[in-house]
Amino acid sequence: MEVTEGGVTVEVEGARDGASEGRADEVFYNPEMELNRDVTVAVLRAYAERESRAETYLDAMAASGVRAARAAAEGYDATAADVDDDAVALAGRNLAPYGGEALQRDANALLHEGFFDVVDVDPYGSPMPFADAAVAGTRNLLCVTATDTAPLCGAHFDSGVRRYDTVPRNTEYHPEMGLRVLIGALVRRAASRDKAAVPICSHVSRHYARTYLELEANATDATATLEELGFVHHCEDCLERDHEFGRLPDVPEDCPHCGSNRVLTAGPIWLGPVADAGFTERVADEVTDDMGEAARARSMLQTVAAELDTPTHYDQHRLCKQWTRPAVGMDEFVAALREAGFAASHAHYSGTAFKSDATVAEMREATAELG
Ligand SMILES: C[S@@+](CC[C@H](N)C(=O)[O-])C[C@H]1O[C@@H](n2cnc3c(N)ncnc32)[C@H](O)[C@@H]1O
Repeated sequence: MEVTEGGVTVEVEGARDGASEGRADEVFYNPEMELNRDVTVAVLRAYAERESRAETYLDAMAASGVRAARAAAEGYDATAADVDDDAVALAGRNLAPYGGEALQRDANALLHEGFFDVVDVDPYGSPMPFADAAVAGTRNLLCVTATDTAPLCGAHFDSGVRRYDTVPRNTEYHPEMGLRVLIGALVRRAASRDKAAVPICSHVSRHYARTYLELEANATDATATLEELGFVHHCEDCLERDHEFGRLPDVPEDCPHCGSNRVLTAGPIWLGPVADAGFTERVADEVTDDMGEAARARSMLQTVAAELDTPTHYDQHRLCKQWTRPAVGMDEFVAALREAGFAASHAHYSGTAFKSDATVAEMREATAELG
């Protein structure tokens, strides 16, 4: 069957009501990822203005080639690579009207052979088996999706430790934990090759984390990115959390806020900004109405651009349950925090999540009159 995304028409297999990865003989196409691809196109448009030398684009795991075809339609010199021969044949047909080529290659081999300006790594599950090659073979912008959300956020602790070489913790701020575990691991992998990787746009959903890392081949800058890594200490009783930058954690024995001994430490994870606000606003401006998920993409990107950099978020419903008081509207809650003098913002991955520099005790007091 044919599908049209953002003005690009491609042939796909079995995309009736969800991902086609359920059938082993079908080339993967996931209509649920259209938002992810719409954002990719908007990022590619904004990035072409930021870095005029960026011309070549590789989807290193292309499947149907839809993402590469959309990049080609934007004027990028696009390559769709995949190990699967059916995928390569389909991607070749899909790319033909827009230019670009399809290659049957293993991503790790291809990326160790030469450079592409922009590289997309969009595997099943974790991108880490491809991270080293991706860092080696990317000149400017590395776009990465991870769908293994359980290991990333510490719900599958051992596989999270193995894959991401860190200690992920299963907290109520899953999306933030997962994204920061992913970015932290990629930044360290880039630094091992004397490359600085800086996230310029990122977003998370229940099913995946996605980040866009700008790479710079400079050992001093690479060391500087490592300064943005550190640890989060989380109290399971009073829900307070603290973070510290650095290479070794100063793990508190008891919670400094309530004295509980149920304190979890996560890290090293990325504690710096997950997006460049100005760039992300430009990405939001590049979303066009011919995109199937235009409204969601714009609204999500605007929220990302305005989001605080704090490495954890809170869920208002979870806090209100703890405080035995009814939850209120998020705008009202965030406004009350700001009126009390704290920084506060919405979070893009959940309607009940917010970010603030206030402690839990300060939030409780600042919002006591609501509801
Ligand atoms: C999630 S799909 C890619 C979806 C595609 N990027 C899109 O936007 O629709 C993952 C693809 O990775 C391919 N793949 C798995 N291992 C690979 C490898 N080592 N090198 C290249 N492709 C690989 C699979 O054949 C599959 O088509």
